Amino acid sequence: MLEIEQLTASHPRGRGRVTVISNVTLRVGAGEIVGLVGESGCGKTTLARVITGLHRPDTGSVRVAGTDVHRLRGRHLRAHRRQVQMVFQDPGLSLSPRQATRQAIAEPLRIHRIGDTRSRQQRVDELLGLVGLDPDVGERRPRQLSGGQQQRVAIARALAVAPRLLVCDEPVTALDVSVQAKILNLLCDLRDKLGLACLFISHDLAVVRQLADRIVVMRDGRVVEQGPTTAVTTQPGHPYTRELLAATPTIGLGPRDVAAGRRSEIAEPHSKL
Ligand SMILES: Nc1ncnc2c1ncn2[C@@H]1O[C@H](COP(=O)(O)OP(=O)(O)OP(=O)(O)O)[C@@H](O)[C@H]1O
Repeated sequence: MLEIEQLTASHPRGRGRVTVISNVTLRVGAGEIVGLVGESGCGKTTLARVITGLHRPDTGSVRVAGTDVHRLRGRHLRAHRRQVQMVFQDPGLSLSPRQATRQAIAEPLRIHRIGDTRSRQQRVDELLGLVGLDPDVGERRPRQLSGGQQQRVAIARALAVAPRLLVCDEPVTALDVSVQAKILNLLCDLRDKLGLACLFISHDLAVVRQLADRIVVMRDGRVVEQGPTTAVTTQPGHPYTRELLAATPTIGLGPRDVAAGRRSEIAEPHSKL
């Protein structure tokens, strides 16, 4: 679903530019969750912006479902943006304080001119159910929702236009640990139900290992290691991965346990969302 080849990207600094992503190659298959992990400033968000078409790379390519994103213009680029949706760290910032949940979820449908008013409302009902929110949440504004509920709304909004790839940039970093587990379980469910491809970006290997099928480790804009989660976390090949693991508490379950349906045991919640 996502194929990144030899990607290099930079930002302006002073009179020149500084390279923040160097020769990154990675893939995310349909129905696969790939965790991208690395410390703050290693280029994770820049990579997410390149994937969504918001930041132009210097060299290399990004293909989504076989289409080279950075060759697209105009309506083709807008259609691409439908296929790739993002979920951000702070749902409080990504949702408008003035919009009730229903309006927030329906907005992308309106912008992309999908359906009429009635079919959009039906779709909103469906999406509320899909992300585990009660119908009455539809009438509330963000400040009347918990952080976990807000992130569920942000996920429903991202799913509204039926994307093929979800890019989640630190989606649980701002949430309590008990709420984090529920959101991670939700993303696993969505992968299973919708066959969604997901690039899950985090600085936290303890979080990533709980849901990713594969892990990509980035340092200073380069991929230093990538492979199946079990291999990367039990037999890390790069000293930096070993450093990250040494700093990681052994919490939660691995992807096999998740696949075996024991999700509710992933540090599941002590508090209701
Ligand atoms: N708009 C920008 N202009 C100039 N430099 C930028 C810009 N955005 C990011 N950078 C720089 O690019 C580098 C990578 O930043 P990026 O946000 O991609 O990393 P990150 O791994 O997502 O970090 P964090 O987890 O802290 O957000 C950093 O050195 C940052 O200062």
